[in-house]
Amino acid sequence: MARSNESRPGESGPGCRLYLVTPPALEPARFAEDLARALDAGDVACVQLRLKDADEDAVRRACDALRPVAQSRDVAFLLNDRADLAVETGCDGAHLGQEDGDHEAARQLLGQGILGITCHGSRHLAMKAGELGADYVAFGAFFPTSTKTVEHHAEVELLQWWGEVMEVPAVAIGGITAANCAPLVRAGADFLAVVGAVWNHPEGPAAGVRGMNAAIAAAQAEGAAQP
Ligand SMILES: Cc1ncc(COP(=O)(O)OP(=O)(O)O)c(N)n1
Ligand SMILES: Cc1nc(C(=O)O)sc1CCOP(=O)(O)O
Ligand SMILES: [Mg+2]
Repeated sequence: MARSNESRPGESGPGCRLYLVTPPALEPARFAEDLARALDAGDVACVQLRLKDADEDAVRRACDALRPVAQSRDVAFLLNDRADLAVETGCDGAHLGQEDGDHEAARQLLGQGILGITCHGSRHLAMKAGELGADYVAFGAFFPTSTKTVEHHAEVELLQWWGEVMEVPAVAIGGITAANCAPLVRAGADFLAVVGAVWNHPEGPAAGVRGMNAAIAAAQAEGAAQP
């Protein structure tokens, strides 16, 4: 179950937490049940609705079906690509890429809402995002992914550097699984964003959440035990 006294993206908090991005296509009523099971299986800080091929009406319907599932569990619900629609539909915020419009205008539009910005593997983009008031910066892709064709890659050292110089939380994304996430956690990622590791888990999304939570906890325990 999501724990309400812990961090959401944009807040600093204890250790690293899981951030779920939805599958690229979904049927809202059916997926609402999968989402509820996933969120009830363990600790999740945030859900991002990411439907790249859906029209605006379909995105609105998906928001209406899924937002309450997350928010009723005190899990932040963000919309991908559209700050305006995020505000209109009652989302907690938006995640924007480098091609997703004017970030400063989005910051104004969202007010106190959460703004996350993709920064690929770039220190420069991340500094710019931090300066304009992003609540988190997202780095990736760290590993090969079959969810999306990626043009940019990020190195683990970037997370370490970011954590040493900046307060703004860092989200790591791209091909992250329970088996490969330990170095990202130890390097200081505040959140791990995943699609396949949860929604394509062979034993179902609940097992995916449990597996990611266990891997994060093990990496943190290992890090704490280092002299
Ligand atoms: C948490 C998180 N990080 C990165 C992305 C990628 O955003 P973007 O570069 O805009 O690409 P699309 O998601 O729009 O294909 C993300 N969505 N979430
Ligand atoms: C949506 C997205 N953005 C990325 C980036 O690198 O910016 S990688 C990615 C897909 C993440 O899915 P999975 O966990 O299945 O690899
Ligand atoms: Mg985008």
